[in-house]
Amino acid sequence: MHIVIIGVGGVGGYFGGKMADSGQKVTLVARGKHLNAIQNHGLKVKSISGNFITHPFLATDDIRKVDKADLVLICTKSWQVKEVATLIRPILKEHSVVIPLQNGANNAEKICSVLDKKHVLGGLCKIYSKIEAPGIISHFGHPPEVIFGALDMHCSQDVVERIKKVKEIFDEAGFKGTISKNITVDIWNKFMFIAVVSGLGGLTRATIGEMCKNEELYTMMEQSAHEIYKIGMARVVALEEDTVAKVMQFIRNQPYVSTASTQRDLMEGQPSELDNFNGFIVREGKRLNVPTPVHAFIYACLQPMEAKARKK
Ligand SMILES: NC(=O)C1=CN([C@@H]2O[C@H](COP(=O)(O)OP(=O)(O)OC[C@H]3O[C@@H](n4cnc5c(N)ncnc54)[C@H](OP(=O)(O)O)[C@@H]3O)[C@@H](O)[C@H]2O)C=CC1
Ligand SMILES: CC(C)(CO)C(=O)C(=O)O
Repeated sequence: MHIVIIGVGGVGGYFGGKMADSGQKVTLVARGKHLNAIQNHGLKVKSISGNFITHPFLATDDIRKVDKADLVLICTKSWQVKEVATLIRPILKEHSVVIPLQNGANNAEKICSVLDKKHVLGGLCKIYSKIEAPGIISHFGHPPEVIFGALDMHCSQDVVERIKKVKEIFDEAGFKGTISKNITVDIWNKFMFIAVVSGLGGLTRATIGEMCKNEELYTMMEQSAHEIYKIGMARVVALEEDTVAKVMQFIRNQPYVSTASTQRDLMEGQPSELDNFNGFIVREGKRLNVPTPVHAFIYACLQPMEAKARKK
């Protein structure tokens, strides 16, 4: 089994590192100083569930040096997914499986626009992690979990077997791998949470707890969740009727001081996933004729900052 991780950041570094550490043949596709550090000293993972250093089968920035893959995890940011999907085409075999782990509602769709959809599963992950320094990944919160599954609920037995095999690999690596009964719904549930807190958090500079405490901001979050719900329904995602209530409860239960990674990127003047979160909802609203005034306001307010971050 050859596993290829594209993007060795907080997400790819943790999950790829764990699989390499469990003895799997893992190739890490990274770049710059981070790649040099991994090549010279291995990948160091500092984790609340145990530190380790792992030496992958290969660490490279050159896809031409990568053996054909059985499993590819795409762990870049969501705006890089389409480009990466094109990049990995030469390393796919007949039965290779590709799983995107980004936040966002349409990552698998982007991959399917470039690759044969027979390869593509839906996926998401739960973890708090980041690159602490070149070659060093820090996992600082949440029991790590990858949730994944077939995009087509009536998939073939072959695909079911491949999904089971992937779960075995995740289990052996020592993190939770959950096979989803409806991965599109799971992706939209997480998307609703992350898109509600990220943009507004970036705009207000307030933590999730502070936004929940402020009545006006809480109402805005709730309205923005309803907008996402309506877009999801217009796209025929089988969201449950009480999705907004459940997501708002989940938001209220987050630690007071927490912020999402996209909010932190916005606040630090780094390129962020704004366009894939609020921007996506605004564009889908126009396409599907669903009003999205809250997302449109947040998106417009943050666009100048995002443009500056991307010019750097
Ligand atoms: N971190 C977290 O706690 C969580 C993050 N997520 C989601 O997961 C996704 C990834 O986040 P995260 O891991 O934090 O992001 P990071 O920025 O930490 O990692 C992404 C990495 O991918 C690299 N990369 C991008 N394109 C390529 C390429 N073509 N070849 C090689 N390397 C490449 C980037 O390198 P470079 O810097 O050079 O561009 C960067 O090191 C996001 O969608 C995020 O929202 C989901 C759950 C939790
Ligand atoms: C909130 C969190 C950490 C949950 O996994 C996340 O997805 C993010 O910050 O991007």
